[in-house]
Amino acid sequence: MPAETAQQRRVLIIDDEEIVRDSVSTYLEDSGFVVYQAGDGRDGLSRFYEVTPDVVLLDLRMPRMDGLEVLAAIAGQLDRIPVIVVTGAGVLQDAVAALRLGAFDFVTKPIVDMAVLEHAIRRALEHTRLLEENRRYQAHLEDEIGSRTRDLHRRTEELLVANAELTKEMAIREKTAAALRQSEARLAEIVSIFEGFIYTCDSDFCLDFVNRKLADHVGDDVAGKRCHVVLYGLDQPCPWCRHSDVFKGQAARTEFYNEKDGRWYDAVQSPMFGSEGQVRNLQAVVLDISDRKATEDWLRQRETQLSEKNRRLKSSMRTASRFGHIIGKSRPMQEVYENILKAAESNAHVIIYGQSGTGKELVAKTIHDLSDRGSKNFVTVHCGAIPDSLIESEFFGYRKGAFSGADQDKPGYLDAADGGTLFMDEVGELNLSMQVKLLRAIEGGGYTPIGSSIVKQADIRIVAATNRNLRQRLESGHFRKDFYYRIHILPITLPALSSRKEDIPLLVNHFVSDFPHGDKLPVVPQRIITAMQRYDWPGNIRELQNSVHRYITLGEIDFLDLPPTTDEPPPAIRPDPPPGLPDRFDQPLSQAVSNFEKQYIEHLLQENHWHRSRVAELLGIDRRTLFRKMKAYGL
Ligand SMILES: Nc1ncnc2c1ncn2[C@@H]1O[C@H](COP(=O)(O)OP(=O)(O)OP(=O)(O)O)[C@@H](O)[C@H]1O
Repeated sequence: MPAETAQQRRVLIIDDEEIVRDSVSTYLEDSGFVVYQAGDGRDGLSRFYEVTPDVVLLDLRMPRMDGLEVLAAIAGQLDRIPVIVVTGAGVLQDAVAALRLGAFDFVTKPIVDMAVLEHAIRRALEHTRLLEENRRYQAHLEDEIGSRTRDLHRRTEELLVANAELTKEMAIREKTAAALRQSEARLAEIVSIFEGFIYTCDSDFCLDFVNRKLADHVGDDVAGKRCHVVLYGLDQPCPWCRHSDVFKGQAARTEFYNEKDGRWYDAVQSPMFGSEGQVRNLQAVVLDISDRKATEDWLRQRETQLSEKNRRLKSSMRTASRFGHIIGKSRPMQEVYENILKAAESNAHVIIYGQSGTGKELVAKTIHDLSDRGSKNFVTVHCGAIPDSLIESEFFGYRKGAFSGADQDKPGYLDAADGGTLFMDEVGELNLSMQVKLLRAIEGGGYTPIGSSIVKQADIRIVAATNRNLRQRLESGHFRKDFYYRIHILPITLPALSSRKEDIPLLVNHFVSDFPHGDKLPVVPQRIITAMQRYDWPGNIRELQNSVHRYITLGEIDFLDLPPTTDEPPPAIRPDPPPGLPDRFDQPLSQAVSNFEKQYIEHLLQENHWHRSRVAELLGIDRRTLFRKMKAYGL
């Protein structure tokens, strides 16, 4: 294989004439070519694939495989490896056939002028170079076009996406703008048909907008004029105007009377903010509320009239000598009646002070009956009679299973008194922990039945009563200050019977006529009444009531100091204790024991001027037990 350099061109000569091959080879090698040879078509073909020449000189007439066959075999390579057919001058049609098959050129044998051949070779090489260059350029061009086309596609894609986004956004904007236009139109319509006045003004009170209604009122030409001048005929800003608050960013509402037209208005002034959050303008919406005001005035007057009427009605229960079931015409009782009326009209808690038997419960019930709560429950609690261990369950109730024996839910006093009145007799006896819980309940914090986790609420009015000095209980720490001040809102003090003895005849008559068939009984003699008026009645009206009942049933009274009389037989006076045995032996033992117990307790109470602590001590029982028994026996 000949040695070659990178710049050297390679020529393959396929020719069966050795002499031609050698002479051409010699010439071409001298001209700088590298030459390869093959003696027939078949060898030539294999050399072709072996050396991949730059140009082929191909004889057409050769043994084994002629030049046309070789051309046909390498037809696919002819655009890169040009073939110059070397043929005899007599077979030019072969040369034409070879050119048709893709040969680049032909030279005729014998080759007379090697320079012609070299020229043909160099032309072929130049042609191939140009072709190659062209191919490369084309490839580069295609690459370029491809990349630009891809670029273009990408940008087109991007544009399409951007376009779609834009279209979407435009559609949204269009929709928003349409909605805005619609709501603006609606707002404008509302503003135009709004019955009140709407205007806006700047920080110098200069108007820049008024609605139709206001324009009809003050004229169209108001822009730049001061609102207080145009609207209200004032030189100075209106006294009710909250202009400075509004320009600090706060809305304000005011009702005012306009002297100019003699009407009442309700004005809502609010700030209108600029794009940077600063208050730009004041907007005022002003409604004529004169009709509403007139109605309110009418209602207020009517309420006053009604409450006056109500008061008169309630007072009509009151005669010179009684107030409902309460008997008495004395001065102190007149004051009590006034206080009862006041308490009935209010919803505040009440505390009634008075000695035992002065009628505290009766007064409490009267207040309840006359109050708005009259149709609801009046629940009486004798605070002194409830053992501490039961007090919470009694007040708040309990759930089934809360403790042994709680076999069903039980409501407490608060449940029963919801909407009505809770009368707390002997409130001074209430323990401190219960005071706290009750205070919470009446202040809206609710209460929880034992065994439950649900906090309940009850709307309760407390009317408390006591015959003890609550201030002393406060100082000794037995009564909580907060609870005291909560219930000590409307205090009522009931006079002792000894301080209103002029009421005794009325009371006696009342108790007689209240007795079964009392209207058929003879009038109580004056001397007994006089005697009764001399007595001090430490047990107060309860004691008087019991004495009258005993007088009616037994024909005797049981207090000392009865003056002698001539015109009437004196009633049997029985200062002695009751006999040890009853005068009847026809009743069951339990009844007889009860009767005895009642008489025994009553006697001790009378003897000790109804001092219950002392009586409890004498009986060897605690105060609570005594209270319970007195209640049970109606003492
Ligand atoms: N002014 C009165 N008119 C008619 N009855 C009265 C009057 N005051 C009291 N009573 C009667 O006297 C009895 C005792 O009254 P009440 O129970 O209201 O007294 P109290 O002050 O609550 O007694 P205590 O402090 O012992 O509970 C009741 O039967 C009551 O009806």
